Amino acid sequence: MAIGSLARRKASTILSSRYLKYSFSLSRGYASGSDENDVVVIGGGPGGYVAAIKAAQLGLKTTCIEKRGTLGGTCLNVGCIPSKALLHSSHMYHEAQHSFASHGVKFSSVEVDLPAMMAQKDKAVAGLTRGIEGLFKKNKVNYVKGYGKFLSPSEVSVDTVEGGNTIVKGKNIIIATGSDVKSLPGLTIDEKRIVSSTGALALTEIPKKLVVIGAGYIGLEMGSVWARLGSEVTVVEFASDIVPTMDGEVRKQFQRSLEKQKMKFMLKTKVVSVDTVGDSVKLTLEPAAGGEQTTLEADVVLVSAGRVPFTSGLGLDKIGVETDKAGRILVNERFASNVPGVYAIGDVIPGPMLAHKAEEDGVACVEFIAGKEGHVDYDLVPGVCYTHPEVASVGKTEEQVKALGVDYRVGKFPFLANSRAKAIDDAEGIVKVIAEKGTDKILGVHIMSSNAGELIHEAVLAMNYGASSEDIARTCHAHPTMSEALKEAAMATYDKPIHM
Ligand SMILES: Cc1cc2nc3c(=O)[nH]c(=O)nc-3n(C[C@H](O)[C@H](O)[C@H](O)COP(=O)(O)OP(=O)(O)OC[C@H]3O[C@@H](n4cnc5c(N)ncnc54)[C@H](O)[C@@H]3O)c2cc1C
Ligand SMILES: NC(=O)c1ccc[n+]([C@@H]2O[C@H](COP(=O)([O-])OP(=O)(O)OC[C@H]3O[C@@H](n4cnc5c(N)ncnc54)[C@H](O)[C@@H]3O)[C@@H](O)[C@H]2O)c1
Repeated sequence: MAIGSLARRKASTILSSRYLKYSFSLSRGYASGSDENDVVVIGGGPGGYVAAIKAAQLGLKTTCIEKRGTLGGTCLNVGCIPSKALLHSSHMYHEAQHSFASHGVKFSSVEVDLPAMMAQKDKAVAGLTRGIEGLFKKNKVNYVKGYGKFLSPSEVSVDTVEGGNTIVKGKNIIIATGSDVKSLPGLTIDEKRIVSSTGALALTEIPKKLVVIGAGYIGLEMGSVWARLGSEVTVVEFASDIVPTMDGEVRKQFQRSLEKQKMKFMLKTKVVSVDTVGDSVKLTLEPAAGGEQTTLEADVVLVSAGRVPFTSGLGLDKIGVETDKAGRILVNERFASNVPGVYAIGDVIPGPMLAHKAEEDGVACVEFIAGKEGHVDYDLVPGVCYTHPEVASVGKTEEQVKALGVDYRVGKFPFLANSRAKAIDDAEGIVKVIAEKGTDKILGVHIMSSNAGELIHEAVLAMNYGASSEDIARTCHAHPTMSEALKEAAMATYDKPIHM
């Protein structure tokens, strides 16, 4: 099947399962000339900048408004990119300390140069954010640096970073203002002792004791960074499990692996209060179900209990854009809000808060505006936790399949039986494939391994084309590769694996 036809098929079928709130709202068409834009995008994150570039590529006159002074949004400036830079640097330090000797590479000593590590992270961020400015120029996207607020559904007033004000007009306006950290009642984030992910990406000293509130993606990734660099890390989680959305069997192995890396977990535990006392922070905790209170001391507390949509100062009330109780902008299958000509994408609408999902939203949204078909299948958005090992997944967990009452089979393959993983002595982890029993159609794939975030895409592609586990198993995989573990797990789903 040609790619175009897959997109059309998906546009007509899968999108109908999204957050349908409004029936069709047609875009206002194209700008005829002068200073009016076809598309104005508020927010220059992965949703906004990608939408702006795609719109310009489709021949639409486009302006992107961004308040932070650099493009790339949360992801490039204070999210995905700096966190992955620190995860990589801290992993190298950890490997040098714990693994190099067994590979015959010896040092007399190894030490952390934190300012150099932070400088490497900042260099990566600066290069990438400047790169997007270059892409804007190349694609002729007009870039306005400043804070945008609606004057009307087709006019945005921008307080520019230079201190002036300008009005930007557009036939279609896309809100891509992203999300912000969710604070907790009675707690003030000072980004020094009580930090959000932004502060945790820029600590100037390695904390002796770090307490992380929330065992989600941010808590585990940033907890891993500082644990590798020497902090004693305790993660306090309200739910009974870490990353509650993960497949249960994989999550158990993942938690054991993090515990081996000396991260401590206090599950089913609620933070009652957090108080700064001199140079340290005191946390009062209580079992989630209620009971006796305990205390915990920390040098730094990371608040990573989720993120909330960011629409502050945008003037949504003024133009009547409807939001849900969580503050997320409600859109239809074309990303149109209830106000004609006003759209929303990315973290500010319901759905997974992920950069790649925001990008897909952005492309599909402008394709719809340009009168084409777009498609985003939220059921097939992969998720990756970039710890070591990484955990990546796509589709349904075993718990979800069970709850749906579907008859299913599970095929598993451990990396301990994978030749490449053994050759490089990095064999922790597993591949788990879940397929429908009657049809063998793959319903979910869950991978824990050092490079799970790369391996998962074979499964994402397969599932986008409705593949069976046998389709993957009968596809020739190069040897020796870690991808062969997915082939073997697929074999184990409908038949028997060879190497186990
Ligand atoms: C520490 C951390 C690590 C992460 N790691 C990953 C990861 O590895 N992979 C992944 O997929 N996701 C990751 N995420 C999530 C990812 O960053 C978000 O899902 C993604 O950035 C959302 O993109 P967006 O374009 O919707 O919003 P954002 O990236 O938040 O961008 C919105 C932009 O709009 C601007 N803005 C807001 N209001 C206005 C206004 N009124 N006028 C002008 N500009 C405005 C903001 O300044 C911001 O730059 C991470 C997040 C964090 C915090
Ligand atoms: N690798 C990635 O893709 C990546 C990395 C970082 C962030 N992100 C995105 O950023 C968003 C925010 O990440 P996050 O880790 O802050 O949120 P999250 O939703 O992933 O996890 C928050 C965790 O905090 C727990 N929690 C909530 N309130 C609590 C409380 N009062 N006490 C103790 N625990 C509490 C929740 O049960 C949950 O497990 C996520 O939606 C995620 O998709 C993605």
